Amino acid sequence: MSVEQPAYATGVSLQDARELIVAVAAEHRLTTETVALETALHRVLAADIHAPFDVPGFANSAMDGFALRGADLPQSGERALQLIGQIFAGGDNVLSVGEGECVRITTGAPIPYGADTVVIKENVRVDGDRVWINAGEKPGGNTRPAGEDYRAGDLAFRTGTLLTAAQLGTLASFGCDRITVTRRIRAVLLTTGDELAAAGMPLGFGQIHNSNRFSLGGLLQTFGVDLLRHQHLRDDPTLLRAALQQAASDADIVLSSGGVSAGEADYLPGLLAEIGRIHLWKVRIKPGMPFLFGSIGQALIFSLPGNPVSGIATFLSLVRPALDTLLGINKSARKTWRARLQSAIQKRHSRTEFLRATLICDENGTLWAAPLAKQGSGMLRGVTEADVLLIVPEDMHDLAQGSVVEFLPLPGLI
Ligand SMILES: Nc1nc2c(c(=O)[nH]1)N[C@H]1C(S)=C(S)[C@@H](COP(=O)(O)OP(=O)(O)OC[C@H]3O[C@@H](n4cnc5c(N)ncnc54)[C@H](O)[C@@H]3O)O[C@H]1N2
Ligand code: MOO
Repeated sequence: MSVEQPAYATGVSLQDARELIVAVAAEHRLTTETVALETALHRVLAADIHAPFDVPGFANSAMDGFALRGADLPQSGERALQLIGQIFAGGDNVLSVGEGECVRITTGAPIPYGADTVVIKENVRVDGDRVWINAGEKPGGNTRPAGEDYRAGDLAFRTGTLLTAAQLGTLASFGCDRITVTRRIRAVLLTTGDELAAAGMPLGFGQIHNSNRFSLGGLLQTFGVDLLRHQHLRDDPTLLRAALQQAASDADIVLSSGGVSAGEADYLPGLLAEIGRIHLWKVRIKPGMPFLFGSIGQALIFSLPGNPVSGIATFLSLVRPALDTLLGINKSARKTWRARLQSAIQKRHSRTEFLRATLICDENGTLWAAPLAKQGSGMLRGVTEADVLLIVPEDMHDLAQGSVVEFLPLPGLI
């Protein structure tokens, strides 16, 4: 008699779970759209961007002062140059500087013909139309050549770049007012559980407030996901089935919390198997072990364990890589972070553990991680007070003080 194997991965390592999730998400890459630059912050470029022209487009002054020929700078003592005019940033007067002459100039104004050097106004003495320059100035100083930032044709950004404020500025400097990006991920958040009351509602016996609605909804919003709606559901398989089906037809991803473990009212795995497909259930991590991943039609379903810290840890470690993949974010955009343990830790189990910790950078530039006392998966306080989740690998049990450990930054750290 053969023992039937489940048709999905189970009891896998964090690494294998991530790889599986990313592989499935890669089949669901989102389409693109063209948007106004004003709305492009934190969007993901869907095409390479090359500089359309030299930036800056013309040689200009880096300082307020006087433009002159470097050859006219005195080798010793001081020398008077003839002031023949002025050019301000945005001015359209075309000036030419000859031998022994100079032009008053402001920061950003085009360097006049013939000039190649700017001497700052603090370093000169102006006497009517004579400008006295001291020895010691650098020929070519205080100027910004055309193309010093980007040369026409330079590859400025690759497809998959997550656009930050500085990058939007660069795109604007190229004259781009519309850009092609991956469309936003649409999500529905479902929280489940008879014991939950909305914040603001009175609590009955055995009830707690629904905090995951805000911590998971907040994470979705932090990472730019378009949260279509949140719905809270009682532990009723009929209601859950209908809500899952509706959410899957409305959204690209469905995030649910609770009902994935071994309890009598944990309906999510059975329902997902019935109306969709389970790809993965249970990962060798703590907290978050009962994490469930599957799909219904085109939608990806992430069912996170109900414990508040488990939800946050599985979101950051397993859902976020899927979001990156759906959006086509460059792998290089995600850095690996490490710190040294401020105190020794011991781990008795063989799962990867996410430990809540604060970060301190000492005067030598060493980053230290101090694990917090409150590590229970139901204790939001630990994650609220932490900067990072330390990732303690499966096979490490005794870590001495000073050991180097990888971490996931919690939103708000950077
Ligand atoms: N016999 C077993 N029991 C449990 C196991 C197991 O393997 N065998 N796994 C434990 C682990 S680990 C976790 S994590 C939890 C996950 O359980 P569920 O995902 O089924 O979640 P629930 O039972 O619905 O809730 C767990 C816990 O979290 C609270 N919760 C749920 N939703 C919310 C919310 N929206 N806001 C705030 N708090 C919420 C809920 O009240 C429970 O206290 O199962 C263990 N049990
Ligand atoms: O996997 Mo659970 O999240 O340890 O409490």
